[in-house]
Amino acid sequence: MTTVTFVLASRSPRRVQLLREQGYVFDCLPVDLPEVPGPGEAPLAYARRLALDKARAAQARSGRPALGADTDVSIDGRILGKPRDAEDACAMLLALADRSHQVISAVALVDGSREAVIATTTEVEFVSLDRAQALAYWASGEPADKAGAYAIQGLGGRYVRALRGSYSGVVGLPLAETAELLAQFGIHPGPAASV
Ligand SMILES: Cc1cn([C@H]2C[C@H](O)[C@@H](COP(=O)(O)OP(=O)(O)OP(=O)(O)O)O2)c(=O)[nH]c1=O
Repeated sequence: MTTVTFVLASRSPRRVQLLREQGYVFDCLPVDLPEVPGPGEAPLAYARRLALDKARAAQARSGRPALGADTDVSIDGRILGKPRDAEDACAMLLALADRSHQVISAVALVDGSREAVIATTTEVEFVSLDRAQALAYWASGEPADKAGAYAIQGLGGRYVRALRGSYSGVVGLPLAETAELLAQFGIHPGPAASV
């Protein structure tokens, strides 16, 4: 069987690692797009749009099948992307404290004129947190490039009391759904990792 390869339209080390661990063979082609929600744009529609725009841009530049993804935190219909600074991160973490929010991850695959997008929504419940804890967490450097200002796979894992949905989706790439999407386009892991 010939292995079809693709480009990953991402500079996220988490996405690269998750896909490599699954045995996929791909090249990275990060694209920089403005990540700003349109007026009244719902969190799910926003994540799907960005994933598709990232994949389209990488496909146009490479001429190869391209995978793009976007992860956002949503609380009360509000979209929390990456924090701008310490105050922004603190405000996000305090908004998440002691209640549940949703993490939306959208993944798009574009191959010529063929396009498909999937998305997962994962419910995450946080423990309570105070401002001093939020600021100390910010000082660790971990929240800076993470949607919602936390990383479930890192120090931020201690804030997660419960989760319902896709753990890998929270980290940035829902593995089961992404594998299904890639398979629809004839893309499978390398032979050594096909399980
Ligand atoms: C909630 C959460 C998010 N994140 C990360 C996943 C994404 O990398 C990031 C959200 O930003 P994204 O804009 O989705 O992705 P990115 O800018 O890191 O990478 P690219 O656009 O080049 O693909 O937050 C975690 O790593 N852990 C978490 O628990």
